[in-house]
Amino acid sequence: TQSTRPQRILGAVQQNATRGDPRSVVRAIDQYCRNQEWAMNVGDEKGCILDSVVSEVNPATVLELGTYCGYSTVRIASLLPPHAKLITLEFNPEFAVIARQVIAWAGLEDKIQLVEGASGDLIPKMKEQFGVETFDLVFLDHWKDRYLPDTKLMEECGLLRKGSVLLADNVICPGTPDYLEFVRSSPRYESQYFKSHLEYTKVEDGLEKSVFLG
Ligand SMILES: O=C(NCc1cccc(CNc2ccc3[nH]ncc3c2)c1)c1cc(-c2ccc(F)cc2)cc(O)c1O
Ligand SMILES: [Mg+2]
Repeated sequence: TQSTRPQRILGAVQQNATRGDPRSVVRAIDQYCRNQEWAMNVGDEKGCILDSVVSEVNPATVLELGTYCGYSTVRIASLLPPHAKLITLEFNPEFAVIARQVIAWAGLEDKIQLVEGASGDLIPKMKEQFGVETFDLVFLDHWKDRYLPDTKLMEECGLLRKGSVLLADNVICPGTPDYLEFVRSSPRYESQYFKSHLEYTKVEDGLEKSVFLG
């Protein structure tokens, strides 16, 4: 029977990465997706920008919206201080099955909690069900039309504090025009665009970093 792209990505990790070495997992996925078949990981170029923001924020609590195969999950978690926690939400069960195995291969199960479901349903449950106060960093990489409603929902649920950082992938390609307009025009956010390229291509894309001002 035919394998799926996420299954082939997992295979590349198991063949080329060292168990317990998160950076080798990241490298194996990038090499596979650059040389064999494209996939919607944030990738190596935007990944370096992600790394610099994670290192600057040095977050104790991270929320990732959109796990896919766990590439950015592993990339972020590999930079977190001890005892820091990352919660990642994935709607697609097939992606979740693969991501759990990629996270395990990286040896990062203790830092990462993968929750299956839709952001709109899970965000209101964050405090009671997952014992979260506020998030220091949110990485948005799920359905692009959910970035804005979920940001408003996080505000309403009191999950953002003065200084919380939102980092959004794909603000140019595929694009998140309503989200971009909102965070760039709202007095409650200080936004900055990091110009880059769509993963593994020469097409323009970028990350938008937005600090919640409270
Ligand atoms: O669309 C994208 N990613 C999101 C996505 C996509 C599919 C499925 C899911 C299912 N996961 C999911 C859904 C809803 C959810 N709610 N809460 C959690 C949660 C999780 C998520 C994307 C596309 C391109 C792209 C494609 C083609 C092209 F030509 C150029 C660019 C590049 C990217 O970097 C991208 O990130
Ligand atoms: Mg993306």
